[in-house]
Amino acid sequence: MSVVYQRVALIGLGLIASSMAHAMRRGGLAGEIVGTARSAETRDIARDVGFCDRIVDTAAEAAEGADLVVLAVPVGAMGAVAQEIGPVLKAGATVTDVGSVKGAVIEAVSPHLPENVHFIPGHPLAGTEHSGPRSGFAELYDNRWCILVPNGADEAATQRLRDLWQGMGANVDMMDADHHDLVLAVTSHAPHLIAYTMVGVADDLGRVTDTEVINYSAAGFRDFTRIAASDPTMWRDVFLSNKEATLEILGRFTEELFALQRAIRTGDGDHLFDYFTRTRAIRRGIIEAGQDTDAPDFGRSTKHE
Ligand SMILES: NC(=O)c1ccc[n+]([C@@H]2O[C@H](COP(=O)([O-])OP(=O)(O)OC[C@H]3O[C@@H](n4cnc5c(N)ncnc54)[C@H](O)[C@@H]3O)[C@@H](O)[C@H]2O)c1
Ligand SMILES: O=C(O)C(=O)C[C@]1(C(=O)O)C=C[C@@H](O)C=C1
Repeated sequence: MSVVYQRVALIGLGLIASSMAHAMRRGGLAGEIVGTARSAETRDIARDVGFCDRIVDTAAEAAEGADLVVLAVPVGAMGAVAQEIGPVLKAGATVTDVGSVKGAVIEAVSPHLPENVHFIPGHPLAGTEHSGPRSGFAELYDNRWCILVPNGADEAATQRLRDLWQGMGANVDMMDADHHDLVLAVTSHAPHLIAYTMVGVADDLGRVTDTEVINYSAAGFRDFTRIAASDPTMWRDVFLSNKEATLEILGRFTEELFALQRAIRTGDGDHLFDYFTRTRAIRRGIIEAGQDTDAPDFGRSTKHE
């Protein structure tokens, strides 16, 4: 793989940016990687881990002269970072972000960028419950999706960003911001809220001790606790900035939950069976599409039918 951008600036040095740096190095995709983070402590850790060629103190310093600037801070902080870097951006540079919400980020960032740069928002659909500069790894994006929201941006600039993500191992898809935010409300944002809630319920339940929750948590609940360990700042910002789509999905979720609750109360086994049959088919569709690399052998799970 050859160099896609001569100089890349990473603003925010957490899980997503550090994984990008590791993946860019693995693929030889960047001539130079310059990083910055808000706190001196994070910058020192990033220096220590060594995934950037240079660490500088401010976002403006990092962005100056960069061919690609990646905003990798919480969604609620994107506007302020854009305001800081706007005046120093090189003509023809590309600015992208990795925020989990697109509409709100575009609204917050666009007004601060000069017309002679390409703004191409993005979102890698990959992550873990860990955060910070020590949590990144080169394989994070392998075989995962990255959604770009070019919104009429220059085609050559969009293709170049696509090349970078593909070089980092990802598959790239394009969509508009509203659709992205609705899709992600279903596939990521509402599920996170449900996991946070379920873990909160277990924590509140006086009749079940903490030790019981720890000792007897079966695989499903363990997955919930992993998700519910995700960064509180990041997720506060996601819900506050994807309010409409998340509330729409949670409304539908509550209606379906009430229907299932009623089926349990009235002993309506057919309703439960039909519902679970439908949802099982969705899981199989994901596995058949090769999107779940952790999934157990699919053939084995059909044996008992
Ligand atoms: N973690 C995930 O699973 C995941 C997946 C895809 C996209 N994202 C998105 O990527 C972005 C970064 O997430 P992450 O998981 O790398 O987070 P992280 O917590 O690991 O890192 C965030 C970085 O932003 C900096 N930061 C925090 N608040 C700031 C502020 N107010 N101003 C400037 N800098 C600030 C932190 O110091 C840190 O360097 C977020 O927008 C998130 O929505 C996260
Ligand atoms: O695997 C995880 O820990 C994640 O939650 C990653 C995950 C998701 O799939 O929901 C979380 C937020 C994102 O914006 C993208 C990916």
